[in-house]
Amino acid sequence: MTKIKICGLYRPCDIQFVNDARPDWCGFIIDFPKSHRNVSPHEARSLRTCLAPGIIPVGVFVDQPVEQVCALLNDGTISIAQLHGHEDAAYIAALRASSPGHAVWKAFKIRSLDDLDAANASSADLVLLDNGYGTGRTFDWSLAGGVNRPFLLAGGLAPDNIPEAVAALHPYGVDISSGVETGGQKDRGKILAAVSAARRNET
Ligand SMILES: O=C(O)c1ccccc1N[C@@H]1O[C@H](COP(=O)(O)O)[C@@H](O)[C@H]1O
Repeated sequence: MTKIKICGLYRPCDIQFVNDARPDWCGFIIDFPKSHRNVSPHEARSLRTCLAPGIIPVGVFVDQPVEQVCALLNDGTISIAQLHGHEDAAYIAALRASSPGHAVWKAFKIRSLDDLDAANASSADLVLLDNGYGTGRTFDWSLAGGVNRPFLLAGGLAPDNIPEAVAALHPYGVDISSGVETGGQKDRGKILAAVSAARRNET
């Protein structure tokens, strides 16, 4: 069964959209002002309280201090930390020590087989193979043939290419942001279509 994460929620209506579509996870881009999806920890906490039971909140971070990520894990704002920066094995170990019981995901920009080797060797609980930071573009999926562990596929996914991606790469889950937006804002119809497309491939 292919799991699905809808990422980059920042408006109260985005929460309503995922409550209607019921993905497995939803994501908040926390304290990364370069993103138009950026939310503060306070905003993430407030949005998270309206989330339907069963949708697991994920915090997406780029090189944030361990203490800040731990605080959000430990106060229940998020259940999982997804790391998109230069966080290394020591960072992940520190996060685990301060927030036991919470999964840590690490994203890798896949531009070469070396990037894939790094993903295979990561100490994270789950790795995410991506093209960048919410770029809306796919990477060269042929590079993912050498992945030797469960992974989330991200980067440029949308309702219409999820079936092809799942059939070709058999990811543990898919992670989508730009592909369920219209004009930079989450689109309820596209979110419903993406969740349905991922689950259509259930085996
Ligand atoms: O979405 C962002 O703005 C973002 C910012 C910083 C780190 C990660 C970000 N997004 C992640 O990008 C992938 C896929 O995005 P897309 O579907 O290609 O738009 C997803 O993991 C998001 O969490």
